[in-house]
Amino acid sequence: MCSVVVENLAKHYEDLRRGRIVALEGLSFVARPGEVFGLLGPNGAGKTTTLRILATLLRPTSGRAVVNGYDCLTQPDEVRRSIGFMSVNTAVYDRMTAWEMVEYFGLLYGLPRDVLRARMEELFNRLRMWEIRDVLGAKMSTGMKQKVSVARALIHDPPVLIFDEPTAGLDVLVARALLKTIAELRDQGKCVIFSTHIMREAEKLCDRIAILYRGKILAAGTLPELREEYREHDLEELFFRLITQVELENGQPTVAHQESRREPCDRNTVGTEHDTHTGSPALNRPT
Ligand SMILES: Nc1ncnc2c1ncn2[C@@H]1O[C@H](COP(=O)(O)OP(=O)(O)OP(=O)(O)O)[C@@H](O)[C@H]1O
Repeated sequence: MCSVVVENLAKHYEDLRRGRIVALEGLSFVARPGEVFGLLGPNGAGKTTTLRILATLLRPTSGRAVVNGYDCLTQPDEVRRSIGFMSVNTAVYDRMTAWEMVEYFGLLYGLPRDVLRARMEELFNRLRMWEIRDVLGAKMSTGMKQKVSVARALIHDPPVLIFDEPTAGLDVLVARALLKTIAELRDQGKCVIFSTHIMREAEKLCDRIAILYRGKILAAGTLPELREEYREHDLEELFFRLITQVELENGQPTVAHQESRREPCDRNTVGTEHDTHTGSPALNRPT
């Protein structure tokens, strides 16, 4: 049984300045219960677009996405009840405490009071949130906010969890704790879709990885399968080889070329921003 089925998904944006942007082109994959499915790609690859379509926040231009048996276009309410979505932009309200925020979302999902109370206590225990129970959003550190966002995504105990670069901006300790929580959720049978541009995260956490670049999946499989297929042990080398090949085919300056003009970069990231989690600079955004 598959928790998430993506078939031939395409998404075009009409951008006033840049014209038509093809963000996704013929994307297909499936993800099952009890696995972390990783979307690994640099900035602009189409990760957020994919996850926002799965979360019913965006309509695809064509193709189909099914979550927990529900079609994202025609059954959006059922899809929303089936997922927990968390990204670095998930809002934490300044004037609510941690407890109030999680409770608020539980009520929005229609949980009865007694069920909600039990669920909140379980989550506050699991995520070690009791010490921030009465802290206002405005007074929270990034790590505290992240915990609230995770609790908010889990409050209705959904079978599918979608994490869009959840460790962005977190220090290494908070990021590790979050990855551990995600692994535990997977072990409990949740289907987790996880996007990242950090190689080490993908290697450590993901049961299967899809390498996404310019809206297309260049390769997908378990890490051992990818290593075997491309005869390359190092995920970063494998990643660069795939991307360089696409750029050569498109007649564009290769990523490797751009890289050679930069400072040596950390071997664990591909992206634009300075990554606070690994402290590593990364590559230029593809244009
Ligand atoms: N609302 C929008 N209007 C126009 N173009 C967009 C819009 N949202 C995304 N894009 C473009 O679509 C492409 C894919 O973007 P997307 O945000 O999905 O990638 P990503 O892999 O999540 O990257 P990042 O790591 O930077 O978030 C990029 O070229 C981006 O500029």
